[in-house]
Amino acid sequence: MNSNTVENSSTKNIAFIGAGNMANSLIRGLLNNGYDANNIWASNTNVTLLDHLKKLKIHTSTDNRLVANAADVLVLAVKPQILKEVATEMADLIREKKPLIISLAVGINLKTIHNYLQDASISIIRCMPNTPALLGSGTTGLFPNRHCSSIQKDAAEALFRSVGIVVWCKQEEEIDIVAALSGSGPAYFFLLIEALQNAGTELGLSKETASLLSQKTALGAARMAIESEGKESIEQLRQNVTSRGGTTQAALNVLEQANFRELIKKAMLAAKQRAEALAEEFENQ
Ligand SMILES: NC(=O)C1=CN([C@@H]2O[C@H](COP(=O)(O)OP(=O)(O)OC[C@H]3O[C@@H](n4cnc5c(N)ncnc54)[C@H](O)[C@@H]3O)[C@@H](O)[C@H]2O)C=CC1
Ligand SMILES: O=C(O)[C@@H]1CCC=N1
Repeated sequence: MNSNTVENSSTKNIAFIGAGNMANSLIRGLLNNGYDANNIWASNTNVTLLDHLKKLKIHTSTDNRLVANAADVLVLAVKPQILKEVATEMADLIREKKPLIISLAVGINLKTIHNYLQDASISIIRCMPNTPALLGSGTTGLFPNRHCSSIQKDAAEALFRSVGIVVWCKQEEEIDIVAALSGSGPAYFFLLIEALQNAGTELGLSKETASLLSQKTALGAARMAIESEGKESIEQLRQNVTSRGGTTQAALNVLEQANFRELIKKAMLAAKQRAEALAEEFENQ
């Protein structure tokens, strides 16, 4: 694998508990980057999902403990509500073998995972990816506990780099902000695309045309934002579209008067507060 250290002998075998959307994109990302299928394991209660993964020549099983037993890096990729059950089921094995634990679960903090495993000395990295990882265009925020070695941190970074970009959080609380921004973020953009599409259709375009124009406009704007980095600010890009007294200004006036920016901030705050509420709920469970 070109992103080097993930194949260090102490982090070679990567096992996924729960083989849904996120695990699938990570497994495909690893394979696309030349990672050896023989070092990847996945378990799921759903056999049909495992059958798809079998075709990729990785090891699959419905037995979480069997898969966990092979792991140097153990990715917990089940929904937060199931994490306690899954972690408890494997806790003795994890205490014995001490793999690096990678948790994708939103709203479950390090303290709670330590409680599930009944061991405060296990290396754990909390990760907040997003679904564009499926296309290799993901973003992931990572936060390690103090037991993680640099080899383990490099392995986690290489894993998520195989499906996009990675940022390290300085404090655990930042993971909730990453969840509110980029974890949930694709849904905000999908909503905007949906709204543009529907409005375009209602104003008289065909559904196909409105759909094509809204998708390509989102892609074009995102590419311009990325490719202008360091040359032109986002504000400048916006101003370049906005002729004085023109159509864009008329539209933006409506959005600004409706407090669009404040609305986005309120939405993100709601997501962050939900993560915090979940954390409290799981901590007291
Ligand atoms: N979908 C998203 O946009 C994001 C998800 N996450 C986190 O990633 C984690 C996984 O999410 P997804 O992949 O979207 O969920 P998913 O529902 O697609 O995958 C979870 C899989 O776990 C399996 N499963 C259920 N019980 C199990 C058990 N006892 N043992 C083994 N497997 C079991 C299910 O069959 C399912 O295929 C969640 O904790 C979520 O919070 C984090 C960031 C973004
Ligand atoms: O909505 C959720 O709970 C998950 C975490 C971030 C994106 N999806």
